[in-house]
Amino acid sequence: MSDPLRLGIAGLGTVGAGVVKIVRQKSLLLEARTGRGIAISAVSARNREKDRGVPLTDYGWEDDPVTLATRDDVDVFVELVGGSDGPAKAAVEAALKAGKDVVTANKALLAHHGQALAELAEENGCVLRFEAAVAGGIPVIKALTEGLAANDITRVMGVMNGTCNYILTRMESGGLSYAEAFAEADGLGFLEADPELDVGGIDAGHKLSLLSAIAYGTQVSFDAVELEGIGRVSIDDIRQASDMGYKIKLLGVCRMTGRGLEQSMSPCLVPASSPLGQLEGGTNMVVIEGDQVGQIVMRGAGAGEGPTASAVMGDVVDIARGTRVTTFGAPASKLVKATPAKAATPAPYYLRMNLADKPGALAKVASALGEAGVSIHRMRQYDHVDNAAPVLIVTHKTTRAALDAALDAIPATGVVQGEPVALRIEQV
Ligand SMILES: NC(=O)C1=CN([C@@H]2O[C@H](COP(=O)(O)OP(=O)(O)OC[C@H]3O[C@@H](n4cnc5c(N)ncnc54)[C@H](O)[C@@H]3O)[C@@H](O)[C@H]2O)C=CC1
Ligand SMILES: N[C@@H](CC=O)C(=O)O
Ligand code: NA
Repeated sequence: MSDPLRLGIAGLGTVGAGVVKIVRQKSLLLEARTGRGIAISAVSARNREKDRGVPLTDYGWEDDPVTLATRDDVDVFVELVGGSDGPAKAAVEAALKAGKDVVTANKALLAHHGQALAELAEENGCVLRFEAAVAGGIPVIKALTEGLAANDITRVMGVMNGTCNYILTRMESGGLSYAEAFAEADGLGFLEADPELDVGGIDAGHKLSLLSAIAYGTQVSFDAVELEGIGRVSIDDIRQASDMGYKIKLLGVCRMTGRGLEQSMSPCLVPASSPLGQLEGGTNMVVIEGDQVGQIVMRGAGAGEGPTASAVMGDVVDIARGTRVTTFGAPASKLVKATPAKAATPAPYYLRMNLADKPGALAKVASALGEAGVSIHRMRQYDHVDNAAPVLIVTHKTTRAALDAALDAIPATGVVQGEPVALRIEQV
C-alpha cells in the first residue's frame, strides 16, 4: 500500500467541515477506491475554539493558511476559505510554488486569477482542481474537461446560482414579491455574505467564465461576461411569462461565434416544459451541447455541505489515483485570449409594455417593431387598469440590435407608459 495522501485544509466553514467529515467517515471507501489512504495533516481557520460538529484534535493547527500550504507534511492544499484575493490567493500561490497540488471550491479566485494560477500550477508540475467551484456537487468540470474532450462545444448554458433560482421559484409558486422571496432566502441562510454576489449574477458569472474557458480553450475572461442580476424581475413578468408558456431563470449562456466569445448571465425566458423550465428551488442545472454527443443535461445540488464537499473530495480522489489533468483542460500556455462579443445571436424576445387605451395604440407599437425589422410571433393583451393595458409580445427570432432600434423608437409613439421590459427567450 502506498503512503497516504496528506491534506492541509484551510477554511472550516460549511464546505471545510463537510470535507473533514467525509475524510473521517469514509476512510475505508476512499482507500478502496484509490488504493491509498487519505489523511488530514493539519487545518486552518479563523477561530480555533469553534465547535464545527467534527473533532479536529487529531490534526495540526495553523492560524495562517500560507504556513499550512507550505508544510512538509501536506501533499495537497485544500483551499476552502473563499474570496478572490487575500489569504485564499496568497495560500494557493504559496502551495503551488512549494510544489503542492491544490483543490479549491473558490470560483471568485479562479474567475479573477485563473490564468495566472493555472500557469503557476504548470510551472511547478502541480495540478489545480476546482470541481466544487461550479455548480457544487454536479461533476460538470470533469464532464467538460474529460468526458466531452473530443467534442466541439456549441453551447454551454445553465442555472448556476441556487439562491436566485430559489427566489424566482418562490416568486412564482408562492406569489411572493422579490423582496419577500429575498427575505425568505436570507432566513434560510442561502445568501452569500455579500448578497449582491448572488442576486447581482456575479457568483453565477464567475462560474460561467470558468466553464467557457474549458469549453473554448480560452483564458478565463470574467470581465467580459455580460451580467444582469434578478433585482429587476417583477412578479408581473413571472406571471405573464408563465401565461405564455415560459419560466424566467437567471440563465448563463456561452457560445463561440464568428464575432467572438459570447458570455451572458442574465434573466431569460425558457420554455416551461423544458428541463431548465422545470428546475425548481435551490437546485442547479448545466446543459452542455457538443457536436458529437448532442445535448447533455446535468441537474443537482449546487451548494450545501454534503454536495460541495463531495465535489472537493472527487478532486482529491483523482489526485490520490494519480490522475493529472490541466486546470482548464489544455496547457495554460495554449489558452488563447478570447475576443469578447456581445450576446447577439438572433433569438426570440419577450416584450411587456403598458399600452395607453387610445385608438391605434397597438398599431403604432406594431409599426415601430416592423420598421426595425422585428416580426411579432404572438401577442396577448390584458384588461385595462387606469387607462392602460399590459401587452405581451413574443417576437420571432431577431437580433438584439434590431430589437434595440425598435425599443428606441417606441417612446416616440406616445402610447406606451413607462419602459418596456425586454427579455431574451433562450431556445433550449
Ligand atoms: N457553501 C457552499 O455551499 C459553497 C461554497 N463554495 C465555496 O467554498 C468556499 C468556502 O465556502 P463556505 O464553506 O461556504 O464558507 P464559510 O464562510 O462557511 O467558511 C469559510 C472558512 O474560512 C475561514 N477563514 C476565513 N478567513 C480566514 C483566514 N484569513 N485564515 C484562515 N481561515 C479563514 C473561516 O474561519 C471559515 O472557517 C468559498 O470559496 C465558497 O465560494 C462553493 C460552492 C458551494
Ligand atoms: N451562493 C451560491 C452558493 C454556491 O456557489 C448559490 O446560491 O448557488
Ligand atoms: Na461541480
